[in-house]
Amino acid sequence: MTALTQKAVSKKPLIKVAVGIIRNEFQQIFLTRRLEGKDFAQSWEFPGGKVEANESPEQALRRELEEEIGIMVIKAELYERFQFEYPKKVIELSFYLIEEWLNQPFGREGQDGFWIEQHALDSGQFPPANKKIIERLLSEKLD
Ligand SMILES: Nc1nc2c([nH]c(=O)n2[C@H]2C[C@H](O)[C@@H](COP(=O)(O)OP(=O)(O)OP(=O)(O)O)O2)c(=O)[nH]1
Ligand SMILES: [Mg+2]
Repeated sequence: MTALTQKAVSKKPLIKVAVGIIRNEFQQIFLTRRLEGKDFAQSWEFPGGKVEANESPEQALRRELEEEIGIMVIKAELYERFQFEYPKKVIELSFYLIEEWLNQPFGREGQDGFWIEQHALDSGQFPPANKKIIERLLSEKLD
């Protein structure tokens, strides 16, 4: 790689994002649909958002899930963390598995929210960064 390309790559901002894989006792996962006007509008997403300065990913997760879907997380377990390079930014995604929470999740910001069977997840509906995690969830042997 030339020095010039190297420089261009390293100049992309790194954005930390924390999201929740919220799973109920029926092995269904709660997803939301990204609103019009956002990047990846209309695509499915795990609820969550950007980690703010002076916040840990887990603190961001708790704040975002309260703001976006009205739940209070009781227990969150880090499921996977990786970086993914988009054309203009690199995101570091922390995925947390959440099986204990308070309140019924709903799209509190006007976005659609729905439960889907874990085995029916479709990576084509998510932003490209989610491919690996959807494959992992699909390959899990469920009880
Ligand atoms: N929430 C969420 N964001 C994702 C997923 N996959 C993925 O590539 N992203 C990207 C989209 C965004 O570029 C970035 C940040 O997510 P976000 O738009 O939810 O951030 P936020 O809630 O803080 O929203 P905002 O204040 O910027 O509007 O992460 C995912 O499964 N869930
Ligand atoms: Mg968000």
